[in-house]
Amino acid sequence: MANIDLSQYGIENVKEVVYNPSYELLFEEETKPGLTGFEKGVESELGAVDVKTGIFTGRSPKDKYIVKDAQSENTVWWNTPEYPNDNHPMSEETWATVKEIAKKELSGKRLFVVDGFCGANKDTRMAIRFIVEVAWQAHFVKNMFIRPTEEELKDFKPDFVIYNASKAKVENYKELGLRSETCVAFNVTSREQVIINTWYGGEMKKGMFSMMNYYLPLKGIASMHCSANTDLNGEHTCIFFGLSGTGKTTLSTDPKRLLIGDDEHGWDDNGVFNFEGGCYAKVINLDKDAEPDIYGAIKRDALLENVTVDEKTGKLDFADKSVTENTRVSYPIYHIEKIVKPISHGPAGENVIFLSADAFGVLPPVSILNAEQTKYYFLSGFTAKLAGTERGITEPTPTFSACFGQAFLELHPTKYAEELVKRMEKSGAKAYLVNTGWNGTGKRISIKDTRGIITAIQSGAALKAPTKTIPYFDFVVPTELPGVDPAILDPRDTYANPADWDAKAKDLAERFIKNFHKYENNEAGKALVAAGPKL
Ligand SMILES: Nc1ncnc2c1ncn2[C@@H]1O[C@H](COP(=O)(O)OP(=O)(O)O)[C@@H](O)[C@H]1O
Ligand SMILES: C=C(OP(=O)(O)O)C(=O)O
Ligand SMILES: [Mn+2]
Repeated sequence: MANIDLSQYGIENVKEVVYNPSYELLFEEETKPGLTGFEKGVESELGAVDVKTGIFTGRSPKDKYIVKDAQSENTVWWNTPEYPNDNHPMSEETWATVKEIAKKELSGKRLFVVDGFCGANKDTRMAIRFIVEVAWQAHFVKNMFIRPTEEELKDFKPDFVIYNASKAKVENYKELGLRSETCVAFNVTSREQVIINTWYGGEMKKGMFSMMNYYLPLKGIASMHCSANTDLNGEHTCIFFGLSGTGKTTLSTDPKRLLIGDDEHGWDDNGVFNFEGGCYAKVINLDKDAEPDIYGAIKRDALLENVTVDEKTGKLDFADKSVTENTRVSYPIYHIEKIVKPISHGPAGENVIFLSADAFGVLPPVSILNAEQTKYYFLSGFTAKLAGTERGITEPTPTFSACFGQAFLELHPTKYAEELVKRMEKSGAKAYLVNTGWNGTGKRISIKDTRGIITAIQSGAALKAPTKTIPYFDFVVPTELPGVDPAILDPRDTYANPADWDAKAKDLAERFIKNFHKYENNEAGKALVAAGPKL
């Protein structure tokens, strides 16, 4: 076992370093008597431990900062009034101060250090080191990232270091010009992340995703907020872009196919590869029969967050959203039976699906996009933010989240579109816009119908089906698909009064047009306007 000297990071008087703990040790640590508050884990009836994360049960994008220095200044896509985003600049002085807060918090403690990889491709992966003081945080990152072999640990040299000081607060935040006591800060030059005053597990995984989103496109590799799977022979890759809660994890976990990964992928000359070594599924109202694979993954070594559990009996209540709607489970990817092994990798994408949870009930459940529409709808990233994954979001809130993951983009959205389109053109991939949200019935489109649609896309049936064209958007939609209720395929049919669809469609078309103006300051952007909705 490596002897990690943390004084190299300015973390002093460390009592003990627990290095890459085993799952057995983590279980003991999380459930040991005497733990209180958010450190305490409760063993559930399914064997997985459940923890609570306090008031931070979703990400804090408003408290996300990137250090502005010579390297980042001209590369990072900064927050501006013209195009607001979550890349808030932080000065090098403030960075020094918040890093000092983290170092102080972690000094003098018994700490956990977890080394892992982000990125399944050896040439472009990042060796990452998490330094945390809470056992379940070590467990979370062990689940989520690629677990190194003993051999790989021997000469492990981190490319990126994460200091999780969730117990600390930025008390002098006003003086520092920050927004609150919470701070999630990145330094792309020193390659470090500091987390202060939030316990949400997702902050650690999405932080590294943001960094892959910075480094990879600069090397000409597509970096994507998507899940991915292949057929059982590992030959035909399908990727599913989508903002949180739109169905990436649910739909990519499919017993008829092999899972590559549920959330973050790269696409290079060799194909599509996962960044992670685990999955992070939403479990609100999780139904054993509807989602048997995700349910089955909830066993010992999986880690539940914010799920209601009876402390005496371990009984779980997946329907309870009293803590948050963003209840979660993280598990190592091998908890799912049908996965690509040993490396989470597949050939170049053939089918590219944009998942959108449309809260307005306007978008068809599936539209076949042409090449120009693909660019337009990817840059637009229209969907709804679902309750819980970001602080302050309590109901489905329509949003345009560029590339279906704006909160994680470190470069301008057009860079991600360029890299994706380059790869799609090379492999001849086709794109589809799939609405996993609402329609005129006022209810969400069923998982069963959406799964039928996905299967029809993957089998090629969607391209052979009879079609019609939907007004305002010029979406080409199939009118019948095997296993899908034909009454939902034209969204107008789901309205008691089709004129209601018309009014909502016009309103949504206007929102698209208005949103797209931010891309119209150059010729390429202007040329795409024709592919968008028209009134
Ligand atoms: N038609 C649908 N397609 C996909 N998911 C749906 C659908 N209807 C409801 N859901 C629910 O929406 C949530 C999707 O979450 P998830 O798959 O974790 O999204 P993501 O991985 O994109 O964050 C799940 O709770 C799922 O049960
Ligand atoms: C973990 C997250 O991702 P997703 O919901 O896309 O799985 C998140 O958005 O906090
Ligand atoms: Mn997911």
